Amino acid sequence: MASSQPVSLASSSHLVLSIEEELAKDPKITVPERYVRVGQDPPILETPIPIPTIDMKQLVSIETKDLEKKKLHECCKEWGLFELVNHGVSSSLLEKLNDEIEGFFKLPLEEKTKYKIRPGDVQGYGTVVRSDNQRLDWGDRMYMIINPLHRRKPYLFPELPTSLRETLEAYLLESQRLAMQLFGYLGELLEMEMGEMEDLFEDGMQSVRMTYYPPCPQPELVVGLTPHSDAAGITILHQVNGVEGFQIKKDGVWIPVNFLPNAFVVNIGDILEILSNGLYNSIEHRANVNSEKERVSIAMFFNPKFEAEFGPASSMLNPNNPPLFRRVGMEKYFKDFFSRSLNGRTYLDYMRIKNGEANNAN
Ligand SMILES: O=C(O)CCC(=O)C(=O)O
Ligand SMILES: [Fe+2]
Repeated sequence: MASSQPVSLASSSHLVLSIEEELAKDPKITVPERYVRVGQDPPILETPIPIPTIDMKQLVSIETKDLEKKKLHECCKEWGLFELVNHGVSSSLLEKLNDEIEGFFKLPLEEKTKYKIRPGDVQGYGTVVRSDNQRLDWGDRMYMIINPLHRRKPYLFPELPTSLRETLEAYLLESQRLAMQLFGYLGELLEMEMGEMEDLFEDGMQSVRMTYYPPCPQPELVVGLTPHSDAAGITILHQVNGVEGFQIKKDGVWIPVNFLPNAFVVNIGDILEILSNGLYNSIEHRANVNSEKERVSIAMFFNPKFEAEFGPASSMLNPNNPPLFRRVGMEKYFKDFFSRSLNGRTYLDYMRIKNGEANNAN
């Protein structure tokens, strides 16, 4: 049975609600010290290189599906992300979603404060700060678990403005449909037992992060979202207002990703890397900001059900390919994840079986 214990954090943590609030403290300061990052980023590739595209229509069509599935497999191994086109989510729903999310971030701060992260939790509006010297991201966020329904915090999703809630609910169903289709193909590609992947993710833990990146007077000094890989199975990322800023790290270089019109970016997360025993790549990414335009995004994270335990799939293991990662229950996986700060791919490393450690992944 799923327990509804909240994920608890170090008691020394505190909350920063919004950049608006930070700047209001001292309007003379353009970028408060706590947001400044210097000298830690590898170079950015000057010319963006195209990101592989997966076409949902081709994945389902009898004539093209084999070729498209092969391409999907290669994308997950080589890149750990792809742009998904012809996904079937209507442009009218996406336009409504865009308006509603932008409307949410434009609400007065007192309104958004109703959703602020409560002590010991990670869900809600704002950023949990775990130490005094932690560098902050130039972005305001709202993070919530939205599936299964009994895990929704009563003061978050159910209390959102009605039209935002209804639109998110519709988008949730559409993105679930897409994610389950993709999990089906990925299970086949990893030669998992029939239905094994679907069973793991059916009615799984789904969460959403909406982020508002305000324009920054000195964008080169800050980062919108710290480099990280997603802890999820897959993430469906939608860029709400068409302003670019999403970047991935490939072969040690940051590559800007230009979203194709009407495309989602799908990230392979740590759980898929674990299930595939390292064959798939959970891509490291970050968000940058600019001085003129605000940027808004919504990321839907798809995870196994809370009751599930997972580790490298047995189809990926043999005497020459021993398990690289530990088996773990979802509840513990997330508790451990949220007790740490986002930091590159360090959580995946934490899940790695170390030399000499007992191998319990079978
Ligand atoms: O805003 C973006 O483009 C990236 C969002 C993201 O990576 C996340 O929410 O985990
Ligand atoms: Fe992410």
